Amino acid sequence: MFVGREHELNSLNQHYESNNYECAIIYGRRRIGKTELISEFVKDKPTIFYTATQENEEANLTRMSKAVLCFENPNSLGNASFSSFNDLLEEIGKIAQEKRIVWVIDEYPYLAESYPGFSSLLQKFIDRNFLHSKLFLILCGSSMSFMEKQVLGYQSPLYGRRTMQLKIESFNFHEAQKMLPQVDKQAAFALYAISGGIPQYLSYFSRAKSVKEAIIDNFLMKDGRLFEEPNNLIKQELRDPANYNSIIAAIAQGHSRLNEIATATQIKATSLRSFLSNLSELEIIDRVVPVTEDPNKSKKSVYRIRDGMYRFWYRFVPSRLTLIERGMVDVAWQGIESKLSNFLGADFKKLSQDYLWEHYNPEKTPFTKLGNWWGTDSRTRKQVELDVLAFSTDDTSFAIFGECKWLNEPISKQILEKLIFNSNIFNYPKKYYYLFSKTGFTDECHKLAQEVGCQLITFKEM
Ligand SMILES: Nc1ncnc2c1ncn2[C@@H]1O[C@H](COP(=O)(O)OP(=O)(O)OP(=O)(O)O)[C@@H](O)[C@H]1O
Repeated sequence: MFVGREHELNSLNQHYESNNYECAIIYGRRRIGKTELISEFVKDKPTIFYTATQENEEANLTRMSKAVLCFENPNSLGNASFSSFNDLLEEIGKIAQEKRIVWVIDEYPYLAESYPGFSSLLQKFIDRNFLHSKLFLILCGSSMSFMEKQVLGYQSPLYGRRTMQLKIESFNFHEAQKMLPQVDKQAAFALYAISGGIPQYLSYFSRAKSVKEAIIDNFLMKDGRLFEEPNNLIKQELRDPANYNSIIAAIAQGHSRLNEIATATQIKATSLRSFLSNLSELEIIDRVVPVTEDPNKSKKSVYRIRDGMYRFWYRFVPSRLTLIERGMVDVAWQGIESKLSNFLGADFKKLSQDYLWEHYNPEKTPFTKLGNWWGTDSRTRKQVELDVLAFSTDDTSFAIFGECKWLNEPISKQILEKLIFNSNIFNYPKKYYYLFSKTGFTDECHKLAQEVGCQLITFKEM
């Protein structure tokens, strides 16, 4: 069953209807669903679909020729091939003069690697020939830095030749839930968090009857499909996997500041910055600052693991490797179960923030910034953290304060009192309060919430 991607499909279809030259650049993390989206888009359209491989130029030319020749004559079986990419592009041009066709090159970075002149050749054909044809070209790739710099970037021969670009993002919770109809909402949330919303990982979980079964089968068995996944992805995307591995492991263990990561990994701060920047580009980690600060100037930045699958893996798998090697999966599972609630706290915070964006009311609460905040309360000199702080950047009249708890007991009124106390660090004349809870709220909390106008939201409503 194909899930979501309505916006992307609408956008692709609108461009398709132009009947003119179009070039869509589609990119995003591995396993995010790029090919699936393209297949859904082209399923009722005349298409030449080519997936490049990490082979040499010759092999890519032969296989791409086959794709073109099969499109022209589906019964052609022979070994015929174009003698050059130039001839092949001429042929595509001829076909596209006559009729609307989609030409997909999936894994484009592999082709550009095997034949570095391809982008320039393609640019020449676009300018001279394809621009006046009915060609709908799709270039797709998962190497984010390659697609962003070498295809979309200013220095690329293809710069300015695209008519649309789509960066494919992970699923939100509601989309993920559609892939997990066999489990209840709480279990679906846990699996969503662990998958990072990545469709392929969700598909691995889609037959599991419980969170335990999904985790054991995929992460805690030597032949589990996610047991080696982070290592494989890092090896594919980055040179020097050992250093990257140590950095992610250090962040997973709670070392979040630059100097803490440097100490934990013994990597010099100067090299560390470049490693961290590469991991941020791949969206494996995030550099975050309190929502009130300018990210370019703030000295309070911390690093967090952004990708849910990596966060889960580095938190729970390395410390259990011996047990996994010995096949002691039940023992390996023990300890994860009791820590899972705590692990899901960060994801519940994100879900609560998404809830506020989804229920954004421009008349009542026109906030433009929303995020976490941390800092020192000058009244008590204590460190304070706010799960949610939202405000408008061009208006100082109000702010929204929120606290999120993924706990098995109802939230007590003390949590709301603390939130109100902490909100007084800030001088907004009007303050709105939100509490988000996995299981609900005590009667006393309900009473106080009514008095101060605090919205109480339980997970089942989200
Ligand atoms: N929209 C979707 N609805 C349902 N399942 C999906 C969707 N997108 C992806 N999937 C699942 O995720 C798997 C991986 O998707 P896909 O191959 O399209 O990813 P990709 O981004 O092209 O990956 P890679 O870069 O690793 O080649 C699919 O085989 C399918 O099981």
